[in-house]
Amino acid sequence: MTDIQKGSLPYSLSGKDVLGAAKTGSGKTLAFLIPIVEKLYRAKWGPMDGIGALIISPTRELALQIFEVLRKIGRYYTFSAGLLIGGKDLVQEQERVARMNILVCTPGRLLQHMDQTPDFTCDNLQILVLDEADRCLDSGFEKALNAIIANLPTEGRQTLLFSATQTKSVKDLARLSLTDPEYVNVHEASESATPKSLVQRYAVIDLPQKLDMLFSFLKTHLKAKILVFASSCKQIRFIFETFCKLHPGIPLMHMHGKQKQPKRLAIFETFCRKTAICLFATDLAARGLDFPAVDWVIQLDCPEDVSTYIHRVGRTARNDQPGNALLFLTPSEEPGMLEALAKRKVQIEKIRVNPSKIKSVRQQMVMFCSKDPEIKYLGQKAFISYIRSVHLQSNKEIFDVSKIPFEAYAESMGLPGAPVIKFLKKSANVAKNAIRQRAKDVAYLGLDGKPEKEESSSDEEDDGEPKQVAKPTVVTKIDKMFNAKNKTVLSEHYTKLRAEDGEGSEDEDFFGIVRKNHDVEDVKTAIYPEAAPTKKQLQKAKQKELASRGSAQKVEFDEDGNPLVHRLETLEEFEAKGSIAERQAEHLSKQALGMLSADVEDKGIAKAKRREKRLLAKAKERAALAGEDEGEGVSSSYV
Ligand SMILES: Nc1ncnc2c1ncn2[C@@H]1O[C@H](COP(=O)(O)OP(=O)(O)OP(=O)(O)O)[C@@H](O)[C@H]1O
Repeated sequence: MTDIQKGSLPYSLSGKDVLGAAKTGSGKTLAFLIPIVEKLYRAKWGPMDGIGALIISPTRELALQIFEVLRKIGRYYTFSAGLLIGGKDLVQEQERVARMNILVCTPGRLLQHMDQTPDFTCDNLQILVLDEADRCLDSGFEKALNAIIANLPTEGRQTLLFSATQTKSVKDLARLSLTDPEYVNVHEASESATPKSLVQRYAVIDLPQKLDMLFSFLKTHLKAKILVFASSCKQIRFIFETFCKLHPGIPLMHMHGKQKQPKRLAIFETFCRKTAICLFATDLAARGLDFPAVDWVIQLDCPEDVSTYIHRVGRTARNDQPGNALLFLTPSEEPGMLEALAKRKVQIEKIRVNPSKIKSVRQQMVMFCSKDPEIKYLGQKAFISYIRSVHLQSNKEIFDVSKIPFEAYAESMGLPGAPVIKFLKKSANVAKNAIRQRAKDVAYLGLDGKPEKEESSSDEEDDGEPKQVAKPTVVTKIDKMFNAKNKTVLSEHYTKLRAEDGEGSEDEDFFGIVRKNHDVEDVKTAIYPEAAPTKKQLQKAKQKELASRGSAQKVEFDEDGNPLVHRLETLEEFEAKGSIAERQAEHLSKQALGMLSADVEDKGIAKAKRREKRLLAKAKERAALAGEDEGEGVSSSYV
């Protein structure tokens, strides 16, 4: 028996309410399943007694996993058990659910049955279990859980709450009407909140380098079983789609809440079976899932809190097996996150990333986005969802949107510039409007009774700044597009890429600093000659050099191999045609317009494809409805 089983079973088997806490992968599932089957067995529970035990889990995958363990241990009992999770046929479940003795369910689906299944009742309930109790009780499930609890008897019911990050909140416990519960925390005195066999490290890395770093990591761990967490479904999809195209040399899968249930389950099962594979997942896979032999848990994005960190890394090093965890932190996240981890006794070591080992995937990302509008669209969505996830985090000491290098991050994803973030604009507008309103109030009070004219709200919406002149102007869609920030994005983007390729300023800075540190004197003489030439002198020297090159020629060959010589313009001839600055600006705006129309075209294609997909899905749905009599079986079985 594991520590939590030894510690909690004496209480739970004697009918007491238990709050069980133990590290991830320490056998909590059996700690609540054993008392269930024992209690019902002792009570000689039969088919006519109805639902005797309810096990509530926050995710479908975890519910399925618990159900499978229940099936294994319940082989010698005669109870009936059912799995109630979303994504299955409700009607078929309704026919059988009233005959079940033990139900493993997600809160939403259970509530649906409580509301919609006429003969569904839990009046005889003996044991209620909340696995991942803190998650079940948090704000995400608050309404559903309150409604469920309202449908359960309080008298004679035993309640068991289990989690690696247990709640002790009096409010939560009061909601569940626990009676004098036993708090069993077997690892409370332990030096670390995570398993001993888990090696935890973190690397500080700028946001735009994360994908390069992840790709380089995968390339060097081709034989490992890896689980990568990111903060949103869209990010997971974008990373999965682009990394598949990059062919890192390890099988890739992805799992998130927007996938259909059968697909999610198939992925879950495949990931369990394989030994060398990488699964990109949202926090859907963070809690409770017992994937066997995961070698690495990578947290690409900082977890929202330490509990999430503990559950994510808990997918490896389970049941005393070895495991590794690597957390990517941006420089602004580092201090706050480290402090929070230290407070919760999480021991983590900093590692330095060797820049020479990082392979850049930026060029490929640009190529994927420019060739495939769907990838670009997905990238833009992923970008926005990442910014939103940071924006919505409550811990502002760790998560600060203003520290995000928007353009550089978008570039790293291959996007032609950072997409416009409406919600940031909105909240900035709210703040600005508040300031403006206050200023207006003050001005109003200070003036001699003349009421000020209201600013039009459409102006505020436009760019968040008050308009200087109230002159009515007609702004066409083309004007708006032309004024949009993205209009020069691609040219900016390529300019930057070119700068990196050539005498890149990054390299110069990098080497400059290193040399300065080693030998300041040398650097001074090398970089700054005694009298630096003036701008005029430099211009003259450049003109002289160009003149000395003579007129340039370009040679091409026709089909018979005869040379065709084209003479290129000299600088004077070129300048004679008009101001270089003006012509440059003209060229740039032409390019920008070209990009804009390409972008509009891309969007049109993406929209058409989405529509086509929707229609296809609808057609499939209709076809499925037509032949429904072959529908899926209810996920229930007799144990
Ligand atoms: N008594 C036991 N002896 C040997 N192995 C056990 C025992 N109890 C549980 N295990 C194994 O330990 C592994 C982890 O168990 P389980 O999934 O219950 O952990 P957990 O504490 O619920 O983890 P988490 O906090 O991540 O949900 C499982 O593979 C399970 O089969």
